[in-house]
Amino acid sequence: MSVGKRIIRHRNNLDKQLVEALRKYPSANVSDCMGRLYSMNAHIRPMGKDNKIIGQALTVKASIADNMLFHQALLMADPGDVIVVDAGRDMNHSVCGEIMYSYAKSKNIAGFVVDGSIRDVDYLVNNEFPVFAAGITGRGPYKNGPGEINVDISCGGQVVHPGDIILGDEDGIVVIPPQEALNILEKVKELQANEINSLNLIANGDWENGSIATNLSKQLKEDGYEFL
Ligand SMILES: O=C([O-])CC(=O)C(=O)O
Ligand SMILES: [Mg+2]
Repeated sequence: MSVGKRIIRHRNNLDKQLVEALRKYPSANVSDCMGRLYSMNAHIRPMGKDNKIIGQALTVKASIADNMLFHQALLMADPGDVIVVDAGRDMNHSVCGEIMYSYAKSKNIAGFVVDGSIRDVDYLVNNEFPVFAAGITGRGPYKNGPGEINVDISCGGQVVHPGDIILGDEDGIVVIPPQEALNILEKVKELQANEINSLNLIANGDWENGSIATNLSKQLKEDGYEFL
C-alpha cells in the first residue's frame, strides 16, 4: 500500500436513525458524557449561519495548502457524511470555497470540519451549509497532492477515525466513537433531564436547596474551607 496516497473506499456505516437521535443534544452535554475528553479545540469555529452539524466522518489528510484529495472526497461522499479535513492548521491558504460548498450541498453532504482555513465565507453567511474551521483567508489552495482519504487523522486536537460521529454546534465539535453511540445517547438523555431540573430550580428560586449547592457546601466543609 502506498502510504501518503491511500484512498480507502470502505467505511463502516451506522444506522442513520441512531446518528439522527443524537442531533438534538448539545455538543457540550455529549462531551460531558464522554469524560469531557473528546471535544475539538476552541480554534475550530462555525463559520456561517448554519451551526448545527451531525454525520459520520469521511476523513481527508491533506498536504499543506492543497485540496486535491478534498475534491476527490467530495466525489466519494454519501448524503449525510461530514467531511473532516486535517489541513495542518494552516493559516496561509484556504482549502475550500463556494464551489465546493455548493456541490456538497447539492449532494446532501452534512457539512465540513477543517483544521485549517477556508474562503468564500459570504456563501456560508447566506446559505444553510455548516462549515467549521480554524481560519479564513482568500489565498487559495493548490491541487497537486499528496493526500489520503479515510485514514485516521488529527483534527482540532482529536483523533478522527473514518466513520466516527461528528456532532457540532455553537460550542464546537465533539467526536463520538460509533461503537459507543448508543451508550452515549442513553447517558446524554439522563444528563439533559438533570439540566432541566437545575433550570427549573433556578426558575423557582430554589437553587440553594438543589443537589449542586448542597454537595458544594458539603465538599467545602470536608476540604477545610473557612468562611471569614
Ligand atoms: O479553489 C478551490 O478549490 C476552493 C474554492 O475557492 C471553491 O471551491 O470555490
Ligand atoms: Mg472559490
